[in-house]
Amino acid sequence: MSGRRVDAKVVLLGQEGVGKSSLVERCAHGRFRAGPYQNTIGAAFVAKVMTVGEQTVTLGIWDTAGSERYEAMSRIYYRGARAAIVCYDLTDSGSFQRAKFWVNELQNCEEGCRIYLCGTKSDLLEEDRRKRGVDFHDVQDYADDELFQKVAEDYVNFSAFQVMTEDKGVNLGQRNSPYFYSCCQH
Ligand SMILES: Nc1nc2c(ncn2[C@@H]2O[C@H](COP(=O)(O)OP(=O)(O)OP(=O)(O)O)[C@@H](O)[C@H]2O)c(=O)[nH]1
Repeated sequence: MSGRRVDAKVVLLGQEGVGKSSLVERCAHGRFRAGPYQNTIGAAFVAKVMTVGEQTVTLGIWDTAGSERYEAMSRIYYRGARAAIVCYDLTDSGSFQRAKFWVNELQNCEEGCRIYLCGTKSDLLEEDRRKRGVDFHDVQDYADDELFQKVAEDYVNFSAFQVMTEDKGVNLGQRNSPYFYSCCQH
């Protein structure tokens, strides 16, 4: 059976420096480029073809700038998004507050956009657990979703985008699916 091609807009949101561009880089090019931090200006776009069951889906991924200076611009990029990956740095509690801000925005303005919470920089916790700035249970309570537990066990090799496309709840062919919260650690 031949796959049906569906395009879906996905947006990444979160405080500056949490690792959104790195996440996209990993997803699109399979690499992590350590090096000097270069903040995103405005937004960057990447198209990523993924297989979802028998379908081939082209995700149009908008990687927004996390700096508050670009906040108004980020709103333009989440318009009509089928899914949003809201990132926070597991070592930075302020970034989780910022993630909540974006979740709130999406809930109020983008009905039908499925929301994924993604904790980043888990490798830093592996080095030293005292670096954890965001309590696991706080996030779990906030997200209130069983997927978190499952994903958290495999956070090293886990791809947020893969989980998103495998999630039956995100309807990549149709608008207006209900809200959804899940989380992962990256
Ligand atoms: N240790 C560690 N560092 C990371 C990880 N992801 C990103 N970084 C580093 O964090 C810094 C910021 O990463 P970016 O991906 O540019 O962050 P961003 O969220 O896109 O930032 P803005 O474009 O300003 O919104 C860079 O120096 C990355 O190398 C990670 O998983 N682990």
